[in-house]
Amino acid sequence: MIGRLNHVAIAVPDLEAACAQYRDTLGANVGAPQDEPDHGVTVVFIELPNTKVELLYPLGENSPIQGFLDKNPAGGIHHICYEVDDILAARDRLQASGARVLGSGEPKIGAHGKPVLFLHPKDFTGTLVELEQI
Ligand SMILES: C[C@@H](C(=O)O)C(=O)SCCNC(=O)CCNC(=O)[C@H](O)C(C)(C)COP(=O)(O)OP(=O)(O)OC[C@H]1O[C@@H](n2cnc3c(N)ncnc32)[C@H](O)[C@@H]1OP(=O)(O)O
Ligand SMILES: [Co+2]
Repeated sequence: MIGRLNHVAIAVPDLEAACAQYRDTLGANVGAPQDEPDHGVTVVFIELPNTKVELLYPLGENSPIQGFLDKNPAGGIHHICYEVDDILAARDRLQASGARVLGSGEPKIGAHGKPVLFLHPKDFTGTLVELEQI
């Protein structure tokens, strides 16, 4: 059911510093910060030849990454995003297997303009999983 790895997301306490490190120290192709108010984050995409890295920084009062950064003040890997062909079919199959789909259960439009859903980290070996319909 899951396809390609779309991105690995890293929550960071200092977005400018993280961008500078990826751009100047690691020599990566770092995009511009993009506010995603529906998701409570500012994102920066880093294009790699085979996938992307998504830097995440909290946006607004109730950011879903604030608790993670409180527990991991230096930042850390926050989620992994897999591509699926049919996100509603994927959701129904996962819910039938007992996995918890986060939020309302309805896909939201993600940072690439495509529908996304999140699955509870406790149901996937401690890893928050994002699904993106491609
Ligand atoms: C724009 C977009 C895109 O790519 O298009 C994005 O990615 S937006 C990316 C941001 N959006 C999201 O993350 C949306 C989905 N996330 C959420 O709904 C939330 O962040 C939750 C995953 C439910 C976590 O909620 P909350 O921070 O309130 O934590 P909590 O204290 O209830 O956490 C319950 C347990 O899960 C653990 N936990 C929390 N976040 C975790 C993470 N990212 N990875 C692994 N474990 C995690 C906590 O340590 C805790 O474990 P213990 O009980 O053992 O201590
Ligand atoms: Co993401």
